[in-house]
Amino acid sequence: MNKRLLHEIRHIHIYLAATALFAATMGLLIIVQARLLTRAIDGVFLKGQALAQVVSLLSMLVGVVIGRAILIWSNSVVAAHAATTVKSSLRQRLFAHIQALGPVALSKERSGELTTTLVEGVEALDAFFSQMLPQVCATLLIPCIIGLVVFLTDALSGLILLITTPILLLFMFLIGTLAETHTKKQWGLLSSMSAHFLDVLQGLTTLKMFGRSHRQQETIARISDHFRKTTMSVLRVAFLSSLVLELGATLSTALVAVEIGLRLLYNQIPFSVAFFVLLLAPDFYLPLRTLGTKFHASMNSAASAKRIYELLDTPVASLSASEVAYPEGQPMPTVRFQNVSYTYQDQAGDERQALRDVSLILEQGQTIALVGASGAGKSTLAHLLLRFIEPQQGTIVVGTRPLETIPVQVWRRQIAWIPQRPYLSHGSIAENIRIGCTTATMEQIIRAAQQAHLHEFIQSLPCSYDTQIGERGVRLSGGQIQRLALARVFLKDAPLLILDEATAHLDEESEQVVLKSLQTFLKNRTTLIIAHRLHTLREVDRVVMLEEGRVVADGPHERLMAQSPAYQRMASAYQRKEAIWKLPSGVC
Ligand SMILES: Nc1ncnc2c1ncn2[C@@H]1O[C@H](COP(=O)(O)OP(=O)(O)OP(=O)(O)O)[C@@H](O)[C@H]1O
Repeated sequence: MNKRLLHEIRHIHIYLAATALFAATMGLLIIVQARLLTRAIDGVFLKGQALAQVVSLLSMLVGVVIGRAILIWSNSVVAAHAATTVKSSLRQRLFAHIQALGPVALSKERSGELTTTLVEGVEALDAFFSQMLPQVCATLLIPCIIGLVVFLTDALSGLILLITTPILLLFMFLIGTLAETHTKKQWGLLSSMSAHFLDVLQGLTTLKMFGRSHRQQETIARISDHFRKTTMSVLRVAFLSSLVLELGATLSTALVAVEIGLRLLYNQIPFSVAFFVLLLAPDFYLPLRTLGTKFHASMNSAASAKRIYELLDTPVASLSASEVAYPEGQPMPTVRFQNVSYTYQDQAGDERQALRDVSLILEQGQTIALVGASGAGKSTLAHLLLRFIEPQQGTIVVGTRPLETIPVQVWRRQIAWIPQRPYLSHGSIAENIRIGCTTATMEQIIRAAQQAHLHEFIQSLPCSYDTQIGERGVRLSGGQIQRLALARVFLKDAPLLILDEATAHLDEESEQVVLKSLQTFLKNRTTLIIAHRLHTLREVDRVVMLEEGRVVADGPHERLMAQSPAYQRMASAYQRKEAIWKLPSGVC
């Protein structure tokens, strides 16, 4: 069992203490029940007592049975509470850790596998905390209490119980080790199957277009079959374990019965003692047998716990920050990249240098376009500014202060970012715009939507700003999503903007109107635009061109066109690309 999982007990020690108390009481009630039954049967059959003489014993017996039922119910309620407490604490920690890791660190993970860990993985821990742990308590306490009483009543029978228990425990350990290997394999396959399903769902359009959906069906069928075989082997081990434990417990009980029977035959033991011990022997082995069943039920917990703690142990890039406050609500000072380098390490451990010795200046209030071929390092540079990653060499200086000395949350409040694919959350349009500023009033939201030229469209919707977006709500076009992301930026009112060609999905007419609002908004703000089109380059103050992670050109568009052959090549490539895109409308 995962040791880290046992550390979670610190969150539920009160529940665990209650479980232990219930188990001890249960042990005592079992003894009282056996004693009462022995006395009643001994009285009626051997001493010839009438029913009226044992009625008080029988009513006490009913009381004990009711008491045991109440204990079982209370135990399951407490166990369910304990499991819910641990699961919710783990979920919160996992979510906080994933947020701290950020998008770059998580890009190595498969989203489907991550979702399985977060949802089913945490849920799988339920069996450990609500079944296995209470059963461990019961197994530690009930056999000890019963064993002690049996030993004190009849030493020989007590000795048999003492000798047979370690043998049963040894069997359990051996089968448990075998089961663990199979269950880990099964869990790994389940996660990879989920990841594969999600990949297929996300890429369904592409797969259909290229006629590859059949191949995916075959792959899924192969993984499912593998999963079926592994599940069967897990079940085989579970059945084997039950068989061995049941057989072991039955043989041990039979051993006690034979030994007692023989001694009864030769009058070496009184009936009341023999019957009392015989009644207790099955109850002595019962917790051990149940532990075997619960152990298998909670095997998934161990497998999922391994993955959960792996995720929690993924180191978060240290974001050191001084206690010196950063002045908010001011224009962005000049930002300088000084000899910054960054190298990614993929899952196979291979290194990919994305930025090499980059030095560039984002002057206060300037609009700078960042250009370069795919893979040149543009997004990496934006991620460094957003502090999803930290420079491995060199520094970024804001005014006179190194960026790493500014608290990360404070710094991110200074930046508005529009990525290539803006995020839409489930909720209303108003809630989605409010992501830009959680305290914004409805008037501010409407003003931001007007600036982004989205207000008329929103008003045409059945529930206006309360219209739901997403699976059960309205679906937005690429251009409308970009305008919504722009509305968030207008609302956030940050002094530094990073736009990944924010108007790329708009038609020419809407683009012109949005650009007008944007131009007024960009005044006195520092803006970095990852540009994909030529006319953007003509309108910005400066263009910085990256090639294989190096700055190869930096200056106004006209100057670079005159002086930099690399930039000229790239500009004509952009021109050709735009001409091809415009072709259909020209043809019409
Ligand atoms: N998470 C990552 N793990 C490993 N390598 C990465 C990762 N992200 C980017 N890279 C690599 O770093 C290099 C720079 O990537 P980056 O995304 O910064 O380029 P880009 O200029 O933004 O490209 P594009 O225009 O296609 O988005 C590329 O070689 C890319 O393969």
